[in-house]
Amino acid sequence: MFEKIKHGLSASFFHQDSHRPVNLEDTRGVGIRVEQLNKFFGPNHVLKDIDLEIYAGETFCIIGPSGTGKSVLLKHIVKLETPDSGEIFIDDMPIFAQGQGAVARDYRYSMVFQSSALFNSLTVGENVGLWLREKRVCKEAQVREIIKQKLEMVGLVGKEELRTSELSGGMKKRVAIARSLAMNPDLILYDEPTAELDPVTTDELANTIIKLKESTRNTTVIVTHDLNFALYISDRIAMMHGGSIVEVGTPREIKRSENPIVRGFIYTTTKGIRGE
Ligand SMILES: Nc1ncnc2c1ncn2[C@@H]1O[C@H](COP(=O)(O)OP(=O)(O)OP(=O)(O)O)[C@@H](O)[C@H]1O
Repeated sequence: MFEKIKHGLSASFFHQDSHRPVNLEDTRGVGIRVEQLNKFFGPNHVLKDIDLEIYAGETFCIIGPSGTGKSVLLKHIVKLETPDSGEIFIDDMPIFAQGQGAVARDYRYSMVFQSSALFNSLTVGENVGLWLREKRVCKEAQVREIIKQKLEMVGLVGKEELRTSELSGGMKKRVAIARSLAMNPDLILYDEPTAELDPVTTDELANTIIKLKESTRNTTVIVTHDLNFALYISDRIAMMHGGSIVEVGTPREIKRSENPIVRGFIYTTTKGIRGE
């Protein structure tokens, strides 16, 4: 059963395109450039001429109201969706180009899904060690050491043997993050990490992500409609509205933006408390 779960299913949250041996020590942040990206679902024009640059090593949030295309954009970055036109470059290499110019990309990325997407039949430790065991990246003793270390990084020391069904929502999110960290990703993506979390757990999660950035060099991209969370943890923020990027800036610049759409979003999400 464990073998069945391990194979195939984990590909959606871990990825390495190249078939070179994995060197877990060798991590870096990757730069992402989105150029003129368009996506239609039938008549629904969901992404409209998206141009965006995310710098290597930064924590970048994509904010905006529900249904504006944030998750669809994130899915393009990890190739879970294909654009109708446009391209995404990671470290200047196109990720959708086919044929002669296509090169195997040598970077690792992982995604933390809104639902956490843990395997309930496995323990916390087995969830965290899934990719390492599937790829046979290192010996079992080292896998156990990495599991311990990653759980420590997210504040779950000694929880290896717990069943994921025994965990609270906030703990599940932490396990999902530890699982993503197990591969030492160059790029880590979060889809609505604070959804379903109470304010205290949200705050803890924000501090965990900030702390992780002190010990990793990766690029972090987060989709959220939680403005305060984004302002707290981001180096820069992009605001999406109606399938377009309407503003990009540092938290300070976003708070001071004169753009009426940004101001409206700040006003509604802070119930009228002005962002100074
Ligand atoms: N696979 C799909 N097929 C058809 N339409 C889709 C698909 N995925 C997303 N959409 C549509 O694309 C639009 C943008 O969805 P998306 O999930 O990106 O919104 P979002 O900004 O992330 O909002 P939320 O925070 O509510 O998830 C929505 O109208 C949605 O219904």
